[in-house]
Amino acid sequence: MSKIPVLEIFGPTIQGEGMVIGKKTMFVRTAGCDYSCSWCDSAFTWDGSAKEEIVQMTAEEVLNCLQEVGGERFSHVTISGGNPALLKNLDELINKLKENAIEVALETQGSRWQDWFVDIDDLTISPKPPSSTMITNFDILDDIILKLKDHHRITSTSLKVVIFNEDDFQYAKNIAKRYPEVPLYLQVGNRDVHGEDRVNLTSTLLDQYEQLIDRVVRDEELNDIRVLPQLHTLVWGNKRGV
Ligand SMILES: C[S@@+](CC[C@H](N)C(=O)[O-])C[C@H]1O[C@@H](n2cnc3c(N)ncnc32)[C@H](O)[C@@H]1O
Ligand SMILES: Nc1nc2[nH]cc(C(=O)O)c2c(=O)[nH]1
Ligand code: SF4
Ligand SMILES: [Mg+2]
Repeated sequence: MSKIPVLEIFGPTIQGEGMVIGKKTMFVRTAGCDYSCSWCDSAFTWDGSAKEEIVQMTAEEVLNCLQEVGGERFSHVTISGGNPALLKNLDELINKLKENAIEVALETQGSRWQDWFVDIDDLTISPKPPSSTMITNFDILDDIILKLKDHHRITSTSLKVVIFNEDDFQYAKNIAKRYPEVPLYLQVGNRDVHGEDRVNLTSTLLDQYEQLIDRVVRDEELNDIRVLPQLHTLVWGNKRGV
């Protein structure tokens, strides 16, 4: 059996972002990313700071750990990272979860395709706007969306763009125009991913949420759109493992 580099297994908690926000779920966080976003809130998955915490696990070991941690209290697992789409062998875990009647969500940035994308129940693709300092390869992203369309998977897919500034907003508008058939979520960017004052952070994020809503409300092109905060950050601040 092949191994998966795992950094965190936690929950049950609620999905704090995007298309299934509020849903009770467990999380599996894989190590490694092909990006290095300037504002990444999970930089420990790729910057080496948590490399001693990475555990190489088989799919069966991940399932056992999920059951140890979550007991009978879950029927949904979200795989995030890092970029879990770097892992070709993740199909073994996805299949094992499905055999156990567990729904699977996955978070990725749309820089790599994997054939197992078509088996994901809630696939979130989060292309990165200019503030991240990453450059989107639109040939790859077009190809991913086309493949999902060809496999009739658009109803299980969403796009999510994190917004920090006006350039990011214009980037999101371009995404909306380019992929009109895919539901688009705008998410408030957290500028202070290391801050420990939850009350202060919450108040700042709610102000930014209001500003983002105002910006969307004023726009005449972005009408079919959803605007969300990171719910888990409002509730628990920058705490890990929630
Ligand atoms: C940590 S990433 C892991 C999955 C994948 N690498 C990706 O970026 O989509 C999970 C989600 O958190 C978002 N995110 C990361 N840092 C953030 C921040 N500072 N504020 C708001 N959202 C953030 C990402 O855009 C992505 O949608
Ligand atoms: N509750 C909760 N919701 C989340 N949605 C996306 C997350 C992520 O880091 O990928 C995340 C996370 O870390 N916690
Ligand atoms: S792609 Fe995701 S995990 Fe990778 S650096 Fe960007 S936000 Fe972080
Ligand atoms: Mg997160």
